[in-house]
Amino acid sequence: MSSKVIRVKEICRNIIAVGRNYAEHAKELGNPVPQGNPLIFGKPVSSIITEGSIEIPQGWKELHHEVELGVVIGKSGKFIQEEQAMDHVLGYVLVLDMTARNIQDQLKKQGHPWFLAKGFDTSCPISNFICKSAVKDVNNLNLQLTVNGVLKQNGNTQDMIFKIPNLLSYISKYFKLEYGDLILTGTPSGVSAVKHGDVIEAKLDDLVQMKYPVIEHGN
Ligand SMILES: O=C([O-])CC(=O)C(=O)O
Ligand SMILES: [Mg+2]
Repeated sequence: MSSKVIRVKEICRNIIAVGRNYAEHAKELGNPVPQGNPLIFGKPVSSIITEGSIEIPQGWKELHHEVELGVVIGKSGKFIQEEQAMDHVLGYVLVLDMTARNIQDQLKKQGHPWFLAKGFDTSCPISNFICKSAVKDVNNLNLQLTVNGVLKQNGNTQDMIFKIPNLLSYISKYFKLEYGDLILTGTPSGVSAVKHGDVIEAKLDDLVQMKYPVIEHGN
């Protein structure tokens, strides 16, 4: 195993996120579970932070945490076959897909993209990189998130509707995956709103943990 430190924020050139990949989360927001193909959307690379605070844009209400497993691509590929998909994985990060839920709801009603609600600065906090070889079974990883010490999300990657090989195969039909690209695999249930002064802590099994305070601009 290489001891080289991978800094995902420095190598990432594209973030592709999967939505409603856990049935319980789709249900808790009253959304249908995707049928056939995964639901995908983008977040800009500029939304990644590796330290500091999550900043709520002034006046925004209902900023939700979504803890997710992030897959970091190691080998480029287009039309990746499911059987080969894991060869394209370099490793993982724990990710928060921070989402301004009320803004997303408005955009949804108008038939507009979710970009603003999910792509603003600091909306993609990530953990340190975890090498693929450090993970025994990626389909059995516990995802936990607390706000001010209170457990809010407690899920497991075994409940993903579309598993990683399926996601990489589908996404790479349309987006050539390159070294450093980051795939967000969707959040389990338990999402809730955070406010100025809250502290979010999240962990992925016993592999990695992270802590991000939340501040609101203007406070
Ligand atoms: O906004 C949503 O609920 C979709 C999403 O990102 C997820 O399921 O992780
Ligand atoms: Mg999400």
